[in-house]
Amino acid sequence: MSNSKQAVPSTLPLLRDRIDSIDSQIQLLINERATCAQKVAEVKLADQGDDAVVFYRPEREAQVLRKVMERNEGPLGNEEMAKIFRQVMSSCLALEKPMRIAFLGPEGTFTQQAALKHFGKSIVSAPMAAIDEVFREVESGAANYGVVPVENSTEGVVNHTLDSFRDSRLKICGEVEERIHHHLLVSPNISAEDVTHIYSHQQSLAQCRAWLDRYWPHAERIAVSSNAEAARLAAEAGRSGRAIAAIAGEIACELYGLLKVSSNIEDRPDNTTRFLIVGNQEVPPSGKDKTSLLISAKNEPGALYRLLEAFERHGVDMTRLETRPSLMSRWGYIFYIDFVGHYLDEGCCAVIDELRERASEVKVLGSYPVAVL
Ligand SMILES: C=C(O[C@@H]1C=C(C(=O)O)C=C[C@H]1O)C(=O)O
Repeated sequence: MSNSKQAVPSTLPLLRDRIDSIDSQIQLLINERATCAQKVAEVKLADQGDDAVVFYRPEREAQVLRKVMERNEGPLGNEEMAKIFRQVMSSCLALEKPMRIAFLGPEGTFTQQAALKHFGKSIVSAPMAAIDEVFREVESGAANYGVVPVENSTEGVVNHTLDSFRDSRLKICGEVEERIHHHLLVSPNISAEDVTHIYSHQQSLAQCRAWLDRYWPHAERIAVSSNAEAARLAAEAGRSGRAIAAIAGEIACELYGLLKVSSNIEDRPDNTTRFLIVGNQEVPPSGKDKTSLLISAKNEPGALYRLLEAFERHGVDMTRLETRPSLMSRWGYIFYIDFVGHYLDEGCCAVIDELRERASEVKVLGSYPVAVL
């Protein structure tokens, strides 16, 4: 084993020898870890049987990453170290069973970026044209899990995602937050000075409005179906010598071989989107969880108050309340509520039992680990 107490060599050759020695130890340990993961897969199969086996365990992965961050002593930062272990776990899980993950596409979207952040890069990611198609792909078993956007810190909730839970039996198995960094991108053989049109999704054009007004006031802004589509169009135009630019993220930049003219051009530096992981499994407690509910309130005075009062009385911290039309009656509404804790926790269980008495419908959409990365 490497002895970190040894005197650190001072010459480049000796330092590289030390790095080679450490790398060989790391490689042995990673393969030892992977062998353990393969044994875990055998135990899971023996315990659960071929048809019911669940290899991916969100609660355990969250616990592993939290431990990594808690014991980290640097110089690498906690998040950087967790990302390394994220990929190690992704590779180990792929040895147990390769995961097919459906996401809101096309290739290159922030949702794909979020899927790779949450599951690591050893997955098969499948782009879907719409959010309801992601749900259907998972419900049919064609994908193991799905990743969909649920809210953005600038634009608010994604209604299509909330509405998809009305009739779906899928459970929320996790969440991931992605800082949304927009970049101005052009094809490598295009000069930025020649750009006359800038393409992007309407939301992204809105999130970069002040920057565009200041630095690119004369460029015409063209809204397209997604940032990834904008990047594809910019790459395609570049091949025919047409000077258009795209506003898109890192993954689209890499995917379509574009160059960054300007980075992080979003007007709000804290611009963040939260994504949900949906699947066919209920997730056991991880020690730091949240729960999402869909509730239909009775159409009577004080109904919503009585629902919310139960949280306060049981000391359960409600973190989100969204309203959507129920579609059952003209002015009927359903409520989406997030709260801190797992539905199996004593206080949370008591609240849910009371809600079931006070509401016309209570659907537990899932309890899942609070986002780690
Ligand atoms: C090894 C396991 O299987 C998977 C891989 C994990 C890992 O590499 O740490 C953790 C959880 C599972 O998604 C396990 O369930 O412990």
